[in-house]
Amino acid sequence: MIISASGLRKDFTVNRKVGRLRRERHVVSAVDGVDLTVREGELLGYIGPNGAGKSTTLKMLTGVLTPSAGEVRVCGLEPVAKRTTLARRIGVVFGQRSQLWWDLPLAESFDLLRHIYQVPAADHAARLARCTDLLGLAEFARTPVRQLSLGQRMRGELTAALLHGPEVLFLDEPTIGLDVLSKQAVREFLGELDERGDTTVVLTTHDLADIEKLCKRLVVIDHGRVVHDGTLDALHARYGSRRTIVADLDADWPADVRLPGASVVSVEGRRVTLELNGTTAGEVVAALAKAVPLRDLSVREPQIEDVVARLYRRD
Ligand SMILES: Nc1ncnc2c1ncn2[C@@H]1O[C@H](COP(=O)(O)OP(=O)(O)OP(=O)(O)O)[C@@H](O)[C@H]1O
Repeated sequence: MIISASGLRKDFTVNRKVGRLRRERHVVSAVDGVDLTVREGELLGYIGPNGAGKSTTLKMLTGVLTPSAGEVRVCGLEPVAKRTTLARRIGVVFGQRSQLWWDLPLAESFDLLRHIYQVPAADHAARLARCTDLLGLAEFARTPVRQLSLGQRMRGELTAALLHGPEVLFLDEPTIGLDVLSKQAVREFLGELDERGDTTVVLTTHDLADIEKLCKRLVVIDHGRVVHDGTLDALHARYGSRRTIVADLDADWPADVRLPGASVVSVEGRRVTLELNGTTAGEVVAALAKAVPLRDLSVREPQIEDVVARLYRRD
């Protein structure tokens, strides 16, 4: 396992105002006993509502924050104690913090990083060429970083994080605030990185398309605890996401119809929405067609929006 954490905790002590003058010390358990293992080459989506503890976990995995308790190893190293050694083996993109030089063109930032990490010239050139190609960097490589759009800067940040050939890449909200095209470019790039399988990626995101397109495995955290670890399909199954059929009828819905394996979710005019309870769409459609004349019909797959909304509402 390239990442392993057990019983990982982080408590913050904060002073809260009580009444007008008094302050009380209060402990916030940002991460409350997380167990996590990530295999080499895996792309893991680490998701959860605001304040769930995602960034705090990432900070402990990258050696920025010292855990209050628990064991953690990344690339076999204890992140805080071996922070400098680990920095050569991981790449980090945290939305708020930049590793680029504000006044320098992107290309010069990349060159400086090559010297800092002492990357052999040929390796650097090959990695840079790949990122330039896949992330479309050429058109703004000579532009000072401060003049880049958020989407261009994020593409630069991703490149900067990968130029030293890290084994693990930590990404905290890499698509937040990006325009549609930049989001797509970043997503496709990460998809390609995942396919190559030589970099382990831990990705926190609130973007449902990121989750759906990229994350085969999802770890969901809430109130500092892991509440789900598995595939998106498993998440759908657990939260009872079902396929639905939306049918437009040529007659009013006869209220007494019983369809085995489906239940009526709503009837709006002559449009009826049915939820499938483990039966096939074919069986339900056949029964429906017998009961009432059909004009049009569509089958809707379980939507990630629904399951995540349900999960975040803690249904
Ligand atoms: N330095 C700090 N001092 C005190 N409390 C903190 C500190 N950092 C984080 N917290 C608290 O810890 C909890 C978890 O925060 P964290 O930033 O890890 O959540 P998150 O899942 O990354 O949220 P978001 O999706 O909003 O970025 C929150 O209640 C937050 O207020």
